[in-house]
Amino acid sequence: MKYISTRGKIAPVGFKDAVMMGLATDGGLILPEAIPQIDRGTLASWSKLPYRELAFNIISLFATDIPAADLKALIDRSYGNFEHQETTPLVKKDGVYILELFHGPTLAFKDVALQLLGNLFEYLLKERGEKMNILGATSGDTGSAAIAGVRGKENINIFILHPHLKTSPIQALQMTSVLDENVHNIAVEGTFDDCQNIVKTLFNDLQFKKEYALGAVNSINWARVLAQVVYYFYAWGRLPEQKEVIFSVPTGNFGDIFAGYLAKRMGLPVEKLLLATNENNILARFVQKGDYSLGKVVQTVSPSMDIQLASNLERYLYYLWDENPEKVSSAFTELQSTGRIVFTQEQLQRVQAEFMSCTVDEAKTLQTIASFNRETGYLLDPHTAVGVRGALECAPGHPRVVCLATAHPAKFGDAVERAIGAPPPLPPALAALVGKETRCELMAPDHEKVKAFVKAKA
Ligand SMILES: Cc1ncc(COP(=O)(O)O)c(C=O)c1O
Ligand SMILES: N[C@@H](CCOP(=O)(O)O)C(=O)O
Repeated sequence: MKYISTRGKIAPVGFKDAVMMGLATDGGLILPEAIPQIDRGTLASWSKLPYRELAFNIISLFATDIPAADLKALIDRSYGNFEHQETTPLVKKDGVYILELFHGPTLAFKDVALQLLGNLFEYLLKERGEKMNILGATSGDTGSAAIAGVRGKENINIFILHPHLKTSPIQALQMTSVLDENVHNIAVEGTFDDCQNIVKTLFNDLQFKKEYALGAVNSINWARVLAQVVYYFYAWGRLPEQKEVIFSVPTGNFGDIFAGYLAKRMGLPVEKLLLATNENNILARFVQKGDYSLGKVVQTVSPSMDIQLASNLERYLYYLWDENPEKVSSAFTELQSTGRIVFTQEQLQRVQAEFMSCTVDEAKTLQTIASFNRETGYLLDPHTAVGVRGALECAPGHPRVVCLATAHPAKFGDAVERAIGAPPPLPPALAALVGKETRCELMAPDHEKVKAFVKAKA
């Protein structure tokens, strides 16, 4: 399997090089040259496989330059760190299915991909005898999951940018209480979009990228998306009936839902992907009206989705525009100068054939946490609540709606307390963080400052 860029200006590379490249060197995002097709018979034979076996079957279709035994070992090591035997169990509550993606070390869905990516980096750096400086942006969850994924690994420094005071307090603690010498947290006086912009700017500085061997942990890295494809197949296989399904996905950077789109393109029977957003609803407007115009990031009770410029939309647009890299390049140039991308009616119809969308504001999010808890005894985190509310509003009574539960409620104690009148109990891993010493650099949203910091610490 070879990989290309959405902007069309890199020579095809293998999986290992794609992982190391992160952002493509032409500024685009990496995609496989062709999407493998899974026939109905194979799907059926995969439907009851344990998570790790399924992960191997799927990932090996894409990671064709890693020997099977090595890939198996990497997958086993990655999911051995999950506290639930099933890795991502599916439970049924109040007529919807909840796919629990928060049983990894940092209690968010990011662990599913970042445990694997951390191990992949370690494996590839050892093979190449190289070192790496990871540079990542987070609105709260990627950062701690990435740090947990590479902690204690040789030859890796990690620099994580988060928006100052805009994550939940526990999310900030999960990152800044890690005092290992190779872990560097930077609190940026700005939004997640500022953080992501700095990271992309520095990745596009090819000399700096090469000299400092920058590695990407955000979903700009192809391996992130790939690892997330697995749980869509897993959830489908765990349903009582293997028929068409709707996935409801709380969405910010469009990485998770893009993994669902890929699963659908591979042959998984997905009726629709339900894109649920908070008040930062640029993607919902895109799906509903073809209105993709940037607004200002607003702070919400689901802070990890406080994003306007969703980086993975570029991957989807590449397919929407019939794999035309020139069109992608010109649209993103247009976006930079005008703040919007314009779609035709025909393109909008194609978008709506695959996606539906829903905006869930703060009041509805808190009300959903409260009512779901009252009716089922199950506690949703605010991001998951956005997806569940979307499912209840957009697909009422549908027999197979799977809502992705992207984080543990205890990570967002304030919001949960506002919803149900009491904070959720802290699991031991989070309780242990309270009162711990922290380390973090406060910085203006200036890529030159971040660059200087990386140079000084690398
Ligand atoms: C808890 C949680 N839910 C949902 C999302 C949105 O996922 P994505 O950015 O892949 O759209 C995020 C951030 O990525 C998150 O941390
Ligand atoms: N919500 C994310 C934002 C970064 O998204 P990514 O999937 O591109 O890493 C977070 O929690 O950091």
